[in-house]
Amino acid sequence: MAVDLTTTLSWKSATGDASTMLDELQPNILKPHVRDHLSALFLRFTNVVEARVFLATLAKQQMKSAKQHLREVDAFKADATTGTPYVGVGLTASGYRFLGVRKAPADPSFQRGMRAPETRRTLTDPPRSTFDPGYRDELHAVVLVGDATDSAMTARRNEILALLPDSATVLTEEIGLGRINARGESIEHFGYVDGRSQPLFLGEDLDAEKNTTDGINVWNPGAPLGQVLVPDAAAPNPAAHFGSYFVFRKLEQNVRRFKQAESDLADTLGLRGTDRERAGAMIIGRFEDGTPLTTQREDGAESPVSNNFTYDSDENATKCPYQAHIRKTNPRGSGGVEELPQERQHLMARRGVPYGERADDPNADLPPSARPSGEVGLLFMAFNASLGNQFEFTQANWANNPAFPRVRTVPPAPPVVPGLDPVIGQGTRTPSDYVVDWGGKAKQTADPVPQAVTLKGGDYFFMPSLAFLRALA
Ligand code: HEM
Ligand SMILES: [Mn+2]
Repeated sequence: MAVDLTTTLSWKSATGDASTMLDELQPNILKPHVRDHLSALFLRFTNVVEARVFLATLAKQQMKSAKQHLREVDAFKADATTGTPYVGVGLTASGYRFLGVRKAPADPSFQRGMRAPETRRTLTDPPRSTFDPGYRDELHAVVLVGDATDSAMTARRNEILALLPDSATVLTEEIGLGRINARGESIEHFGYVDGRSQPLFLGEDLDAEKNTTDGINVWNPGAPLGQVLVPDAAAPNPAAHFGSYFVFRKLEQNVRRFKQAESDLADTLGLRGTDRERAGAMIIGRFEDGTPLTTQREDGAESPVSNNFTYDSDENATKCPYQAHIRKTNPRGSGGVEELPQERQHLMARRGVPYGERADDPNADLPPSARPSGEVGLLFMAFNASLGNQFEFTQANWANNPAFPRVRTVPPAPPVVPGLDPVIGQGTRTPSDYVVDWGGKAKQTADPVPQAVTLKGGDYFFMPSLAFLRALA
């Protein structure tokens, strides 16, 4: 039976093509793989035969399937048996051309690539000349190696480097390093819980969300397989062999500038005492501990933090501003432009991990001057079925678009222009409105939050099926 892409999949009872799909799919797509220690190796080949042998050997000797990953997660839950490292492989469009593969993935954004002038214009990206040196030349492939410990990750990384032929060059390597807060939840460098809200593709994960967290009756995170999987046209059997488009963006975070902006916004609004924490929450849409601002005036939500919310009871943004990062990037039905089913299709599977080390505790009460101003950030990674309708749409039509969400006003009331996403918006920033008291009426206009996230490199990849990789040599 054909893989049903229109709904979620219960992997334990999968049969036929769906079962084959899981045997031949790379891990970390349908469900996040632990990657608190990550190496991302960016490669350029010069010898077609050696490149093909290298990729096929990786698939045969170093890579596990999505199904094996899911089994390992169960074994870990049952008796703490540790799993094996994640090894993922992606190819750029120029990588496909170099390898001489016919029927390369057809997504037009993928074919153009992240470095094309048209893509740069769409995303308002900075020029490539400002990127880290390793990203200025054309890339062919990425190899991701991830695990829970540095030793396991590094050992596997070294095995893979030993397989690399001399005809291939590592143009650059990024090292991801997961961080956690006092409650053990993953955070990014500004100090906020990250990775909580995700589309869920597996029936088992949706059941767990329903039965063991705050539920799914208000916001249902379930998403159809077709939102992340695409048939691997170049594989032996595209009906059962699938892959996914992978976005990689190295986003440097100027933590000092961001923390200063939080403090300046609190001053502008006259926030005092613990209520000053609400300034940052109005930028992100959640407090540092993950508490959604639309549901609570202060932090302190349970762990795992809630995700079962929408903005339905916050139509006028008197709790969470329209421009808050999570409201811009997932309006949960309140975007005002599309119906919910269409609006939901823009969501992608985020798989990022922070990078860079620092001495200060991101959640400590310290002056901005004690914060790093560079060298730390987020290795933003996400899986998509359509780059144009997911990653690019989110960045361009939502985050960079000052008029999103579309807010209906009745004349003579002036039009509402929410402004750019204060975290990731690229483009000219204009002032935004913020409510002074949580749930109150009075709003105040504040200077734009300065841009504290800068793109330093990245590319679009396709992560093909294992069957495709094995067949390369
Ligand atoms: C350094 C850059 C970034 C930082 C610091 C950041 C931070 C965060 C935080 C703290 C959350 C809340 C945690 C959660 O709900 O899971 C979040 C959620 C999210 N972010 Fe980002 N993010 C960054 C880049 C991006 C980019 C580049 C995109 C897409 C273009 C993006 C899209 C999203 C989405 C879709 C959500 C989930 C919103 C929801 O479902 O409610 N983020 N981000
Ligand atoms: Mn704080």
